[in-house]
Amino acid sequence: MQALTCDILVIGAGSGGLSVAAGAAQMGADVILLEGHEMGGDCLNYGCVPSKALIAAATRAQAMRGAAPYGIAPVEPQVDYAAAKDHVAEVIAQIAPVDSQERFESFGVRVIRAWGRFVSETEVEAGDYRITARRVVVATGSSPLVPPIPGLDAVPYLTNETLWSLKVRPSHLLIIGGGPIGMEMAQAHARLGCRVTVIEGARALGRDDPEAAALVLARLKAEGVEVVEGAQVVSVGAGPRITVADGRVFDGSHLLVAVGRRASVDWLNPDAAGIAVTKAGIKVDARLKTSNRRVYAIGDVAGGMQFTHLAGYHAGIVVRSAVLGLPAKARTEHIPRATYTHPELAQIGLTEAEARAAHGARLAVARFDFHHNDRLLTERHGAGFIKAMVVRGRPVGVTIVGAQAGELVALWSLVMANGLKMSAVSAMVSPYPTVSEINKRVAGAYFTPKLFENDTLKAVVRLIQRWMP
Ligand SMILES: Cc1cc2nc3c(=O)[nH]c(=O)nc-3n(C[C@H](O)[C@H](O)[C@H](O)COP(=O)(O)OP(=O)(O)OC[C@H]3O[C@@H](n4cnc5c(N)ncnc54)[C@H](O)[C@@H]3O)c2cc1C
Ligand SMILES: NC(=O)c1ccc[n+]([C@@H]2O[C@H](COP(=O)([O-])OP(=O)(O)OC[C@H]3O[C@@H](n4cnc5c(N)ncnc54)[C@H](O)[C@@H]3O)[C@@H](O)[C@H]2O)c1
Repeated sequence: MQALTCDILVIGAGSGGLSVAAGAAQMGADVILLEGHEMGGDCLNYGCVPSKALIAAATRAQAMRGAAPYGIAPVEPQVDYAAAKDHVAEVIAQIAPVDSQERFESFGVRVIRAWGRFVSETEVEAGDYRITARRVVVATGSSPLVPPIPGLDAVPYLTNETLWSLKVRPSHLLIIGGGPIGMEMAQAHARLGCRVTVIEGARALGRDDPEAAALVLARLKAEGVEVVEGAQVVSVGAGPRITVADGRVFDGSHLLVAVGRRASVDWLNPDAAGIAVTKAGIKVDARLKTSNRRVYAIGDVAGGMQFTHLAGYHAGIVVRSAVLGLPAKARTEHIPRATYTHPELAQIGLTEAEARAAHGARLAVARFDFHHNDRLLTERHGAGFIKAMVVRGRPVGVTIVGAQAGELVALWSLVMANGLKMSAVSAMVSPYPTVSEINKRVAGAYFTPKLFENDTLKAVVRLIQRWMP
């Protein structure tokens, strides 16, 4: 076994680990990066990139079916499912060089393609190496949770790791779980010509604002997706055949399990390093330090929200702390999330219900409906709304459902990260006609009662007008 030393040891070359390694090495730190599987991690190989590429193929198919209102003869597309998967693979291959071993070696990072395992509080073994580092960053991500449902282990099933290599179009895809993975893949597969049934134990898109989620669900159902809610799966049989708690049975040709994620700590041997782990993942403080003060944990493994942009944000915090020695704490209130169904569903900060519980009567909710946006009307995408939850002039949360919701929510991260007020958003000017006017219009809606339903202001204006030459 060869002994190595470095300033920063990063375990896991996914969204979080790669960002730490690139930042730290380019600032002059001596960095070793471990990856036991594929460079790029979940997002590139099994998550965001393949799912959004498949959604893009499905969007094309749906546009062909829905062309009539634009004066173009609609056609039922001839979907080549295997070719759509080739498109997914091509997109991954196009992005892969950015996350490649060669690129990171060009930054001066020593990349070791092996699983890392703590052997003491300061040492990690990987392949033939024993590595001692000043600081360790655990960025090992998460993997699909496979629940102990009786019978599941005896039937073939898909997860987000195996779905992309399936080349035969499922005639009837059963999906267990109506979260973001389940709903994105349900709509994409329905649009690609599969019959789809989603079986959800509680409420589909249950973490989201119910009114916004209802709009997404109505669209999916209108497109033919069967969504069965309040249906806890209790057993799985051959076929596959799913039985839910009330006795109903669902038969399909393929099964996708999308019931959440579990933090990847199996290889790590965290006990050897005194790293505390809970059911959610590695326990971290606001600085992203684990119970071993020389070890940080970031991204999916750190037990909070699970998004690529969050892993990237965590990486920035750790680079400031572990490389530059600056105090840096992770915040959560300005981290957005978006589900890329059509319509898209985006959230930042508190939902209306959460904001009401937290702020009571101090809360004002401003709303703007997408059907008042001229650009969206030209596109015939007028379904949707934005709601801004505001306390003393500052947004504490924003919900957006509709076309480009994921793009629109980014502005609110700027606003909330910097403690800006609604007046800052209303002061902005968006080009006409753009979808981005929606953000300004919801700020306008916040001020409308203050400006147009204000008797004092009306009296003042009458006075000014009387005296104005
Ligand atoms: C289907 C799907 C769609 C998604 N879509 C989106 C989306 O649209 N937007 C979004 O923001 N997020 C999305 N996500 C979530 C996103 O993929 C994750 O939040 C993100 O990849 C987390 O990054 P990470 O660096 O924490 O972990 P990962 O990207 O999972 O990287 C962890 C890496 O560590 C490696 N590893 C694990 N253990 C060890 C070890 N002991 N030694 C060495 N290497 C190890 C793994 O092999 C892996 O490569 C999606 C997820 C899925 C499953
Ligand atoms: N657009 C995005 O950003 C995006 C897309 C996909 C995934 N992700 C990330 O991946 C994570 C995991 O997504 P997910 O959809 O797998 O998980 P999830 O936890 O969000 O949803 C899983 C759903 O499965 C249901 N469920 C659990 N056990 C069940 C059972 N036995 N029978 C029926 N239903 C059951 C739950 O009630 C829940 O609604 C997300 O939280 C998100 O962080 C993000």
